[in-house]
Amino acid sequence: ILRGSEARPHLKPYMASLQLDGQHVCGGFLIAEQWVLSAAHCTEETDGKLFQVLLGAHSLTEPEPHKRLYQVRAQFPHNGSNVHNNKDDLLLLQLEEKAELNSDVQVLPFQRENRDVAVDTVCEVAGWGTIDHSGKRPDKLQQLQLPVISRDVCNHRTRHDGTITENMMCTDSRRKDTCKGDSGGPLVCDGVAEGVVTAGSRVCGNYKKPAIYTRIAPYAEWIDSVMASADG
Ligand SMILES: CC(C)CC(=O)Nc1cccc(-c2cccc(CN)c2)c1
Repeated sequence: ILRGSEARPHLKPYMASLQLDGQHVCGGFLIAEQWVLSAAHCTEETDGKLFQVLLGAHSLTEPEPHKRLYQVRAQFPHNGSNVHNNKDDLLLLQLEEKAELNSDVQVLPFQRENRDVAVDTVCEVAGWGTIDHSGKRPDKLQQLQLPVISRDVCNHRTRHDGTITENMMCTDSRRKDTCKGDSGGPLVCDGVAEGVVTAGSRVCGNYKKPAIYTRIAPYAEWIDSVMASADG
């Protein structure tokens, strides 16, 4: 998160840190007791290894009352996801066991009605992604409020040039922006998860490259079917 601020500790109890060998790689969020939603492109550099999921955290390093690292039973990248574009960039992670819910660990509802969030709506994004152009990583969760911009503006020739589908949405990226390591986190508008951070053009803080999110509503049925199939 570039030019954000430290989040109020444990006020985003749905936030997850996807880790490999104790290192934060991507964000994610709890959508059910045993399920975390994130971005498929986060598995690009994992060489087939499963993530571990940190829940209940504000600091990545300090001991905290309800902080707990969960093993992952299975990972389900969306079939349409691929390394060449941002399409269907969703990843479902089934935890080895149901997460213990408490004041610091809570599920976040996601939008099921497939209708665009109104332009200029101010939404919130959070993550432990890089906080400056040198790639500095924060220890504590960062947050940012960003206004939704229209798909037409985001698709302008000088912006994302027609690559933003109806399953994606954008927020302004002048100065304040998402960045590496924020992928997979939720874009929360009026208390509901409307989008999942995707890397897009993999540049940060450039107003010519607005932040891109995978809209969740179009994938509600996919999410329900994966959870139903794996839960048995
Ligand atoms: C395995 C993955 C961590 C690889 C990856 O995602 N790299 C990477 C590099 C530079 C910027 C970004 C990035 C993320 C989220 C939002 C944005 C754009 N605002 C950029 C992402």
